[in-house]
Amino acid sequence: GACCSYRLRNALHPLWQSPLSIPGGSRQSPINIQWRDSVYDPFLKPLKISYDPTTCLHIWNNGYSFLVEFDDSTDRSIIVGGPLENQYRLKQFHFHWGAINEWGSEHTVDSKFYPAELHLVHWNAVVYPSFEEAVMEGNGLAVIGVFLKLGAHHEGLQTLVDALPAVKHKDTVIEFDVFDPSCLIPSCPDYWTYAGSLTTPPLTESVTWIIKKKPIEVDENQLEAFRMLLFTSDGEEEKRMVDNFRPLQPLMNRTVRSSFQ
Ligand SMILES: Cc1ccnc(S(N)(=O)=O)n1
Ligand SMILES: [Zn+2]
Repeated sequence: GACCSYRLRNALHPLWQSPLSIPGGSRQSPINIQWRDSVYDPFLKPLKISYDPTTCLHIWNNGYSFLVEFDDSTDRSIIVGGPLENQYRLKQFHFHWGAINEWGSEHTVDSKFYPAELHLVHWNAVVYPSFEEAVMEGNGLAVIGVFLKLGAHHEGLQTLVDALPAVKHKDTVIEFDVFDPSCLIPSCPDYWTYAGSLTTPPLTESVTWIIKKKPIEVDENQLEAFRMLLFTSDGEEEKRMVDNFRPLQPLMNRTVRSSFQ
């Protein structure tokens, strides 16, 4: 019944040391996107992406994933349009992946997992004075999700992969001063969008998710490079950084809209 599923969902998950879902949460992420249940919305605009590659700052291992962070003190790297009422500033991007190619993404499409998923995190600097405040507001964040599938070598990703050995351990950082993350976003304009949450703490229900329909292709060596990262700090017993994805959350009273028919 509902009560036991609630208890089940609220079990402590080792990786996140926090409830699997926010008690009373009604818009948690990730979710399964059932293609045939998504509703085409003709009023959805194309998503406009304009990133300035020189806003790139560094790559670091935060003990959950590796993040590439950007200078978000101006509007030089922004997205606008799509389901968004305002423009949103790029703050960072990171990935989630599995120990093997059978799983790793956070969202699923018709219950299919991809081996990895990219998240580009943006915040509403038009309405809120800081990222930290935007994180607490229903329209504070916009995250673009891009699925990674096993296939051809990805040239743009390789520049990132080449830097990963330098951030093998938790809390290590390397300067990374020019990178244009739009090379990681498929040119196909089609996306799904729904109201959700962050998938790692603080799990706040502040994210407009924009999930690209088309995956990007990466090769086995590139996925393996993600898996050689560690959750642990230098000197601790090594724990490989794999399976850093949150379990699926209930759709509750939400509709996933599509920008395509
Ligand atoms: C910035 C941030 C924090 C936590 N979780 C996420 S995520 N995985 O929902 O994109 N992003
Ligand atoms: Zn994420």
